[in-house]
Amino acid sequence: MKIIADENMPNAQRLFSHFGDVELVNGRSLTHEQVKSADVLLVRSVTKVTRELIEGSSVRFVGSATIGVDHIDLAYLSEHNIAFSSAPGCNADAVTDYVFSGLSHLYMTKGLRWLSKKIGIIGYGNVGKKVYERFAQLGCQVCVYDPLKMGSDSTVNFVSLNDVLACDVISLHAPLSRSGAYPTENMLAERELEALKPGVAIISAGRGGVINEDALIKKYQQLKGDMHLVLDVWHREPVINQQLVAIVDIATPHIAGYSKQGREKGSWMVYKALCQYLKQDICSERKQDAISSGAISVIEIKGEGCREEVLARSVQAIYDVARDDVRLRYKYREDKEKNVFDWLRKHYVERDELHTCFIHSNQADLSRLHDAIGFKSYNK
Ligand SMILES: NC(=O)c1ccc[n+]([C@@H]2O[C@H](COP(=O)([O-])OP(=O)(O)OC[C@H]3O[C@@H](n4cnc5c(N)ncnc54)[C@H](O)[C@@H]3O)[C@@H](O)[C@H]2O)c1
Ligand SMILES: O=C(O)[C@H](O)[C@H](O)COP(=O)(O)O
Repeated sequence: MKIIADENMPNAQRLFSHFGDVELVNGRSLTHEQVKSADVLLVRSVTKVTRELIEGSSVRFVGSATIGVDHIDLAYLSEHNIAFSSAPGCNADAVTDYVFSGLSHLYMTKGLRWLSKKIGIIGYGNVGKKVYERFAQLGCQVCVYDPLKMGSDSTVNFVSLNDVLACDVISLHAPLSRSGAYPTENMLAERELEALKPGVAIISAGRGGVINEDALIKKYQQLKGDMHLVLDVWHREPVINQQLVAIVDIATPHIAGYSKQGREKGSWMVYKALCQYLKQDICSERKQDAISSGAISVIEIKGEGCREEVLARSVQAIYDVARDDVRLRYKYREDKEKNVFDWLRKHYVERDELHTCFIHSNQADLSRLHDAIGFKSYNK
């Protein structure tokens, strides 16, 4: 069996080589020629799995080690009886950590007291739900817009899009879609952004095409820069709008989901799906090696300062989103000719998820706060 796998898929050789020959490839530039003799194709979000790529090939199974599936022509795969599996929720913790690291940065640099703000979320799927729950457990006033889930759970504060757009902090977690009753492409354009108020913080870690970048720049200018922006995803990746980069607080190269554990979980979920497709037993011993523990196991915390500061210190000890922003700005300045965006993603400096670390404190309220934001904690 021939397996083509994206070179950025962690553990690909280790997990898949007993099925057959694994060839690692650059997913962004993958061609039909490379794919045509493969039986199994394992991709990430940068490979457009279209008719052009796989028609006439021997591919019978496509796996994507990602949450998003907007790069896959699902209708084509199903019409041609090609099995497909993605990795729903694999990096939901990573993206949620990214959101709180972004807010921690806004507190540490600009004093944003986000815990007392009104929080609005767009999309209540695997990511949006986690983000919502962490805010709710932190005691924040939080609401969510998801027209497809509206009313599905009476304990959740579902609201209209306008209500979310009137919030102080807005976190975007909708998929990119071009059809259906509620397509998201360009869903936040000039008219919708009108509703934003001065001082709003926007965190965009879903897909780039959901927010109209020109309209966002215009709104920023209208508000005379009184806006906080944390952007991980961009309209024309891997090319990014440098005018936008120049005005945002945090610019990162689509790495919100790039925790070590999140990327490993993606590979593991696709491995399990392929075992199922091939009717082979899942080798659960492999899982122990497949998902790493964190590099820092315990943080001892005294808890001086306001709650945002206490949280920022511990969140940033595990993941400070500013490091990815600094790296991006530095690389774009130094290497203008190269594909900096993909280089940064390929050479990503590993980070762990918050839950891999215990918080040790002698104050019960600090433990609760840290549990709520995603750590594990225990009292002395
Ligand atoms: N930046 C990253 O690294 C990164 C990592 C993971 C996921 N993502 C993106 O985030 C998206 C969300 O992830 P997820 O795991 O929560 O996906 P999911 O499929 O579990 O949930 C998506 C949710 O969005 C809702 N939705 C659909 N159309 C909507 C609309 N018009 N308005 C509001 N909500 C709408 C759906 O009903 C669903 O509840 C993914 O599709 C992916 O594109 C980005
Ligand atoms: O949809 C996802 O899971 C994320 O966007 C994913 O982390 C993107 O990473 P990529 O597949 O491009 O390496």
